[in-house]
Amino acid sequence: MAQLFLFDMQSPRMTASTASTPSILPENAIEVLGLKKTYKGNGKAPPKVALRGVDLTVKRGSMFGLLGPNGAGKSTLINIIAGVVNKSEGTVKIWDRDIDTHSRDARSALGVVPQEIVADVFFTPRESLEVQAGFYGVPADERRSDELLAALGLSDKANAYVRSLSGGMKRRLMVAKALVHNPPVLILDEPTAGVDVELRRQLWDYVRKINEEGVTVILTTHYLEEAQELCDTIAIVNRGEVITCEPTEQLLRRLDTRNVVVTPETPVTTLPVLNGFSVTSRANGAFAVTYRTGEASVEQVLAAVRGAGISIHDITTEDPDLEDVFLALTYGDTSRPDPTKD
Ligand SMILES: Nc1ncnc2c1ncn2[C@@H]1O[C@H](COP(=O)(O)OP(=O)(O)OP(=O)(O)O)[C@@H](O)[C@H]1O
Repeated sequence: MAQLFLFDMQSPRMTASTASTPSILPENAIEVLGLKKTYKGNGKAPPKVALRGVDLTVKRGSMFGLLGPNGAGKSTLINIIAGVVNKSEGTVKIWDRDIDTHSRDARSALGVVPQEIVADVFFTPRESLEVQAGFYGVPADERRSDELLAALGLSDKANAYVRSLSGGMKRRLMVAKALVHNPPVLILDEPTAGVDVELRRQLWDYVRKINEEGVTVILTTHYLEEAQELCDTIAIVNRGEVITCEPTEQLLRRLDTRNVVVTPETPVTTLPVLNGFSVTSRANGAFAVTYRTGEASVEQVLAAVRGAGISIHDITTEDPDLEDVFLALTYGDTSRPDPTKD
């Protein structure tokens, strides 16, 4: 039977258990409602709106991907959930505990692997885990530092100087640290930045394993492929809003977008306005037209380009990246505020 996690009301810590009373487990691991955040300005910098009213539900047991381009608001959202950034408005519940009224319990339900690598240079990896476990009040006989080190491929570095670890090892140590108190919810903020392919695979194998054991996992990434491969549900954040949140398969069916990259006879200096298509500039006066394969064809794109008075020298087609997907999903929504104008 999969290992489930129960909230121990005597102590804020999670206790792993083969629960026979699943009814006490919350339906949702995270519930965010009407979340807004404006960073205060200072001196010359004006206030910055980072979240514009986010509603988000992460089901218990999910492997949840939070995607968005740079500056979309992912880290702000994660940092508010983690209790390291104050929200401006809205409510957040972790494992049914409101972060305002039950902050300690809420935080104990959560393990967070931050984006930046933070290494405790004064401790060995084992000491680092022990200190963290102490911080969460995990009794000595319930600590599992060695188990975590082994699970993350760090056993032979248990007593090494942390500064002798590679970037990938430090990141895995941070995953271990986030798990010392056995939280039922784990957030990984950009976990594969700077991690090589092999280590990335190991990390994902482990994350998949703990997810199968019952831990709800939320990961933020820029990479659609990564989220696609790992996550059962994907939310896309853009300009401080969740523009979609749905099962991965359903989302991918909707992301039927392609790019046609057009090299004109005469390089363009102003992007053409093509009815029904989003257009982005490329080097040397070329441009890319993003279209939905279910709604248009390459021929129709080219006809629109010619209709705008442009003679075509060459074309190539390509799969879109996430930016293009956002453009396609948000295309034509002129009500959406431009974050650069804040
Ligand atoms: N401490 C801060 N003070 C002022 N503005 C901030 C602060 N932190 C973030 N921002 C701004 O808030 C917006 C959202 O940033 P955030 O870091 O949450 O986005 P992100 O999606 O995590 O981006 P990335 O993928 O680059 O980490 C951005 O415009 C950013 O410049």
